[in-house]
Amino acid sequence: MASSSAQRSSQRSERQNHIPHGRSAASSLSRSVDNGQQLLPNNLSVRSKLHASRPSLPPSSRTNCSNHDPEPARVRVAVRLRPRNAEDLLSDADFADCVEIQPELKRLNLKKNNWSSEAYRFDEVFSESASQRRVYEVVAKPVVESVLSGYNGTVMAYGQTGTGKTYTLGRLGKDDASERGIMVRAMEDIISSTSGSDSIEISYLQTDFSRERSRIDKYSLATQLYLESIQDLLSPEKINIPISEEPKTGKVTLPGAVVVKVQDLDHFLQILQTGEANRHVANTKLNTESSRSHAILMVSIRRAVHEEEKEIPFQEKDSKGNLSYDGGIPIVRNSKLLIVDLAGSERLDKSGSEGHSVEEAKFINLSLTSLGKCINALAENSPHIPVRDSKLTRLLRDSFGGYYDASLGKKGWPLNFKGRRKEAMKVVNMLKLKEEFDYESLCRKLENHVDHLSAEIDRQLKLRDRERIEMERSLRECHESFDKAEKSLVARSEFLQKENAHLEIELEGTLNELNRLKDENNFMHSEVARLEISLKHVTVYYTCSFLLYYSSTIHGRKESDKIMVKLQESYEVHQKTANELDSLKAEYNELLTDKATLAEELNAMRLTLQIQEKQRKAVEAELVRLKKLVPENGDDYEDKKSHVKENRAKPLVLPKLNQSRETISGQRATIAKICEEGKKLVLLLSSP
Ligand SMILES: Nc1ncnc2c1ncn2[C@@H]1O[C@H](COP(=O)(O)OP(=O)(O)OP(=O)(O)O)[C@@H](O)[C@H]1O
Repeated sequence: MASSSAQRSSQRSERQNHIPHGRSAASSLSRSVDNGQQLLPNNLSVRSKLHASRPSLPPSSRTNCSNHDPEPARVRVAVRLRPRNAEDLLSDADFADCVEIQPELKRLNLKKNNWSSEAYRFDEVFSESASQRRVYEVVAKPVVESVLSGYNGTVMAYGQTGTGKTYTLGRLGKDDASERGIMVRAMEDIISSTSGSDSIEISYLQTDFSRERSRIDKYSLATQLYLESIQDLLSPEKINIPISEEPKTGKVTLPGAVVVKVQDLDHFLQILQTGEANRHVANTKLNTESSRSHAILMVSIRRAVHEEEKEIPFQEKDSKGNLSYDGGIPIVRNSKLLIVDLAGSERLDKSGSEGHSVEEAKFINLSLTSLGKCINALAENSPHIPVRDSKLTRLLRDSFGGYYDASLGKKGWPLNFKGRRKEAMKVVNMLKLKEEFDYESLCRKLENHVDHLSAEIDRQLKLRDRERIEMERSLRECHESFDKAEKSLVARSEFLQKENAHLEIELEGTLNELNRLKDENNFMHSEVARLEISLKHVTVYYTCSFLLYYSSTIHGRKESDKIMVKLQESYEVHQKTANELDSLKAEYNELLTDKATLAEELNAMRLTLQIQEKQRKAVEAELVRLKKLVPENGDDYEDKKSHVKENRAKPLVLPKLNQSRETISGQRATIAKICEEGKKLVLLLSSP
């Protein structure tokens, strides 16, 4: 592969050195000796090729291939000498007697006699040892490359019968790949250089000179030329296939011919084999092994132009005349490769000896002459190219380059190969790039794009619907959770209100109880004060009584007993009062215990209230958070919140217990004092 590309580049540079503005060549060689006998015929191949450095196309030309600037390309000519075959060996024919080739000088010398010869230069000279691969790479590969680049190209083999035209072009090489001819190798390269989206179509045809033979005598020569018919080698029953030319583009097509889309190389080999077999059958019918027709393999390539292949981006002028870029429209290149295996160019006397009818040989030669005339006209830069003189030249019309007025050359086209070689080498074809918009593919691309966009819109709509449903669902959930939170808050608030009312009631009860205890305390105080006064009175009374008793001891014991009874009664009263005082004390202590219990309960209640307050605040905070999520229905909550706050703000009134405590201890001291006094009094009274 590396060597092949290196070879290609060396070929390119060589071409550029030879022909600065274009590259194409024709090769032709027939061999004759002075006595007029054709001894060792060689072949001819003619091909056209674009220049490696193509000029940029004008923007407007992209819309119509006929507007392309054509490129100059010279016809290149190569000659190949075949090895001697068994027949040659049998007749002891030796090429060296009449021809000497100098491949390194690209020169061939035709020996006129022992001492004089004529030298001819070719674009390439192949010796008998040249391989099929080398012949392909030098002669045909550049043409195939240019065809793949979008230009039409032709490879023709010209020579007498048996010179190896078919061997060079059409050899299948099924058993030995190294023997593959130009057709197979070209297709190999085309297939490997195209992708699945490109299309390769082939037609295989031959120009048949035999069918109208009976009419040859009846018509003039010119009319006879028109009788040359085109037969389809892939469908031999199709004869007289018309040639159609598009007036605008000059594109030549054969609407009636079978066109096969090539899938792979094996498929192509099958097609070629079928074609070759049909050609052989046609020849056998004419009782000859040699080809009496031009075989034409027409390969049409439709290839999408990739971005990197575009020499300039597609440009259009806007309203202000500025160039704007639009890379959206796909461009395809339509190109055509013609590989033509020309009929044997033998002379009449020779052909007659080989079984050809004189008329048929004439006819074949006239067809070749017609081809020669066209090349001649191209070489002479003639305004008129006589392509209509034969079907072959009509078929080749769009492969002559399409610009008939741009050829160079001076001489005519004699029937012998010398002049043809010279003229062919002077022919400069103006090649046109067959590039056009692929509107079908653009349409398909746009349809695909529309489909894609529609699918994307559907997808987006579905996505939006899903998002909307999801949002509605989450909003619903939010509302539900808000309602739930609101309800639970209201319930909680109601519960707290009730609890508050209950606690208020309990608080009121406790306060009442405290007030009652206070009253009782006050009552106890007044009772103690009263008892103290009464005790004082009793004390005074007993003192007086004692004094009286003491005074009356003298007066009587009876009186003393009375006093004793009274004293006893007083003592009992005192005892009773003391008992009452004790029970009051016990009651007071109970009250104190109750008070402490109530205070504890009160504290517990406060604690509960604080906890509930905290919970309520947490609920409020949750409510505020939920309200932020769902801003509606906030007022209701605020009202409830303020109401709870108001209720909660009422201060608790606690009794002043310290004061009572002091009073009670004072009372205790007083009672103890009274008891002390009472005991002293009793001891005093009971003492003798
Ligand atoms: N380069 C070559 N090496 C080996 N054999 C060759 C070569 N060229 C031609 N031959 C042999 O010469 C014989 C004639 O070749 P071929 O049939 O290709 O000639 P042709 O010019 O096509 O003849 P025709 O015009 O009658 O069809 C064949 O047997 C072929 O194998």
